[in-house]
Order: sequence, then C-alpha cells, then structure tokens
Amino acid sequence: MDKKRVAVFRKEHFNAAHRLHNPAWSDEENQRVFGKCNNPSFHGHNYELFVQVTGEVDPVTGYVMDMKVLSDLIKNRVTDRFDHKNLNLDTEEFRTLNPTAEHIAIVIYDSLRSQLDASLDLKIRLYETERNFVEYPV
Ligand SMILES: Nc1nc2c(c(=O)[nH]1)N=C([C@H](O)[C@H](O)COP(=O)(O)OP(=O)(O)OP(=O)(O)O)CN2
Ligand SMILES: [Zn+2]
Repeated sequence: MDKKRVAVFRKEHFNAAHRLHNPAWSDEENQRVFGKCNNPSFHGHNYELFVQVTGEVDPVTGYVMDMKVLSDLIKNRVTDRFDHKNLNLDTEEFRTLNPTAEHIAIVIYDSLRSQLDASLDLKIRLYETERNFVEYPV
C-alpha cells in the first residue's frame, strides 16, 4: 500500500487550579479584564486534552506512532506535572506566565514537540470548560 498520512489522537484529562492575573496591573484593572477568573483564592477546571499526531503510516508496524508511547509521553510531560496542581503556585511554567488556556496549550505543545520525531505533526486541543476550548498551532 502507498504510504498514507493519518492523524492519531490521545485524549487525556487533568484538573488544576489557576488565577488569571497580570502583576503589572492594579487590582481594579485585573478585575475589569479577568473578572471572576482573577479571584485571589483561585478556581479550578477539569481540563480535557486532545493530542493529535499526524504522520505517515509505517508499513511494517502499521502505526503513525505507538499510542502507548504517546500516552506515556503525555503522562510524563503533562499530567504528572499539572494534575491536581495549582498552576500559578506549583508549576515552574506558570509562575510568571498567566495560565490562560492559550498559554497552557502552547506550553503543552512545546513540551511534547521536543520529544516527537520531526517527521510528525502535532496539534493540541485543550478544553478548559465544556464550552471553552483552544487549539494550537492553527
Ligand atoms: N481567551 C480566554 N478567555 C478566557 C479564559 C482563557 O483561558 N482564555 N479563561 C477564562 C477563565 O479561566 C474562566 O474560569 C472560564 O470559565 P467560565 O467563564 O465560567 O466559562 P464556562 O464556559 O464554564 O461558563 P459560561 O457560563 O459558559 O460562561 C475566561 N476567559
Ligand atoms: Zn479559569
């Protein structure tokens, strides 16, 4: 069979607390821009993460990549680091970076991208709530 490109997906889940805040702004400005998401006591989300890896199907294995390997990678690079954590306080990545869904998706992409073969394309879709989600890259 000719080599075909296929996308494989792995769905994972983590829950984490965060606060959207810009330390360069006044409390009033933070409240105006981020509203309830600026709550100083933080708030939590059940994040649903979809990792899409696209590439050619290997004629020997029939795999684009082993999804067990992908699953272990996401566990090591994402869920072990973020699950049941306060993103602002407990993670290096978001100590100075506002933990918006956009920034979380970019951080996850960069972390996984560095571990994947250059021949594979990667896309992240991250649901922060049932109705709010982001994709990177676009
Ligand atoms: N562009 C972005 N906008 C917002 C983000 C974000 O990361 N990127 N994040 C938030 C807050 O984290 C907020 O907690 C989101 O929750 P909420 O507004 O309650 O959203 P829901 O979908 O659960 O609720 P609705 O009732 O549908 O509004 C805000 N914006
Ligand atoms: Zn939030």
